[in-house]
Amino acid sequence: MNTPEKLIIFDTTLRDGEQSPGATMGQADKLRIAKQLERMGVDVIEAGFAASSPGDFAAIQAIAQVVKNSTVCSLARANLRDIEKAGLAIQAAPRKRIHTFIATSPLHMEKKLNLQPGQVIEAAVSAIREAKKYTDDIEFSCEDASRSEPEFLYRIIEAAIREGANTINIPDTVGYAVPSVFGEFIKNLREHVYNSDQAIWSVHCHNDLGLAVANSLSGVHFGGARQIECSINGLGERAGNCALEEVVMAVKTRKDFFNLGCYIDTRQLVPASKLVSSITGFPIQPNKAIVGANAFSHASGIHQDGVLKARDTYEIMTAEEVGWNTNKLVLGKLSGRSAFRQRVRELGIPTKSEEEINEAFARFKELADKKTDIFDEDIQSLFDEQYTEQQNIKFVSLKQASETGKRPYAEIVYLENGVERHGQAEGNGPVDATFNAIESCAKSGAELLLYSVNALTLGTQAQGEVTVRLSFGGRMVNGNGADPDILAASAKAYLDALNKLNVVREKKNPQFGNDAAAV
Ligand SMILES: CC(=O)SCCNC(=O)CCNC(=O)[C@H](O)C(C)(C)COP(=O)(O)OP(=O)(O)OC[C@H]1O[C@@H](n2cnc3c(N)ncnc32)[C@H](O)[C@@H]1OP(=O)(O)O
Ligand SMILES: CC(C)C(=O)C(=O)O
Ligand SMILES: [Mg+2]
Repeated sequence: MNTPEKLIIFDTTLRDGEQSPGATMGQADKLRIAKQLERMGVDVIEAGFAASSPGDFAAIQAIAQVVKNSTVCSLARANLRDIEKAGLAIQAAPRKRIHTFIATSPLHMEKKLNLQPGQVIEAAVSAIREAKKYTDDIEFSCEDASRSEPEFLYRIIEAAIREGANTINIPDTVGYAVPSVFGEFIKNLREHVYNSDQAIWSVHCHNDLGLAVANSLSGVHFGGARQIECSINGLGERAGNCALEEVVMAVKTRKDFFNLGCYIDTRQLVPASKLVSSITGFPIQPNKAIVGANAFSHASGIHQDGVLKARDTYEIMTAEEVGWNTNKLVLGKLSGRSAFRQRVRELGIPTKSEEEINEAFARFKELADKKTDIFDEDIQSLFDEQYTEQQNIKFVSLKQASETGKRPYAEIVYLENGVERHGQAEGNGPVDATFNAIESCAKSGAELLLYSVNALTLGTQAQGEVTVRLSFGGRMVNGNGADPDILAASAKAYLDALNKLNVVREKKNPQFGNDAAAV
């Protein structure tokens, strides 16, 4: 294999990413992201569009003052005012680039710019000439290149390189390209532009058809581009840009195929993704490649068994190398014995025999059929000695009153070792009132750690299942209760947890007071 050629990673989270509706970022946010991009080893950071607003100008300036190892770049239209703003904004950066662009497709030139092709070439050339007053690192983009006439592209790119552009970017501005054609398109341009070897070729693909990463990789592999423009989490105008984490990991994981040098510290990918997500408020879909919560999670038994035997059976890269702590085996209705046994071991649950595991596994499958989230405490409770024992606290009835403007009120009746107990209380909400009513006579001293509701069936008459997690004296238990009435389900879950904690029986102990509340 030849020595790999370098692939330049040009990040545009702060420019095209910000064009994503709702993703506006302030100066401090941009600075934090820029520092993370630098830490990650991104080659070029497109920090913004200096002429777009005084705030963006200031943000680019601030980034140019602190970023030392990455090139700091500003976008500019092909006009003198934009170029001047860009040049001034990036001035302080040790490595600086101006990225100027103009549309080259017949549609954009005629309908949007209202310019003749010759005028578009003139605008590009004079913008590049002006940009050279600020830096030698000049990128020129032919906006909407994938819908432009190749013959016109040859002319404008040749003129741009002659004038001093040293990066030529071919954007698929509207995400119209398909991978095999796009790769050929770039190759064809490089073959026809007589001075093509005086510039680095770049691709900038949008994700309107979900093909941004594929098109970028095709542009690199088949077309010979050596710069990819991309953004964290694929943020960008409309459906977004090529996702940085995906192209970087594709090139790294399939080095055998791409044979390119890409010097990103991939352990910084997940932290960068989380940072951008928290700043923009755009959640990351769980099944998002590389940085989604499920990207290294295995839920099905056959896969879990494979991963436990050898991780590479179902993992082509490791969770650790992209910045996760580890991979995950998620227990649920599709899990098998291997994963269950492994979790039992991890939880340090002392088990006597394979038979015991098998019995608990059967109970686990029943539970998983009803419950989406299986907590570690659920697994623990499958092994509780009292699991199969007769419950000594049993729900009898609940009366509950809620009215706008009044505090909710609840009355509970339950059996404790066959003795009827009655409790009543108000609460901040109906569930709070229900739990207070139970505690008014149980006086368990337990702390409520979690309350969650699941619908077991569909529709408004759904059976609701409630999970309540209580802790007392260093022990933590989950109680479950199901009922079409969500408040009754809540009461049952609470009483189930009290059963497991065994604290009510200890109530006779003076520390819990007397049974005054019980009738
Ligand atoms: C494909 C891309 O992602 S391109 C980048 C897109 N990003 C942005 O537009 C974000 C920042 N933009 C802005 O803040 C504003 O649009 C500004 C400040 C740049 C311009 O604002 P305005 O002067 O009010 O113009 P407006 O946005 O309405 O229209 C754009 C103008 O730029 C012209 N223009 C568009 N692209 C270019 C270009 N590459 N070179 C020169 N002129 C251009 C248009 O023809 C139009 O000119 P006209 O008003 O004479 O018809
Ligand atoms: C400015 C250019 C590179 C752009 O964002 C696009 O064409 O999508
Ligand atoms: Mg774009």
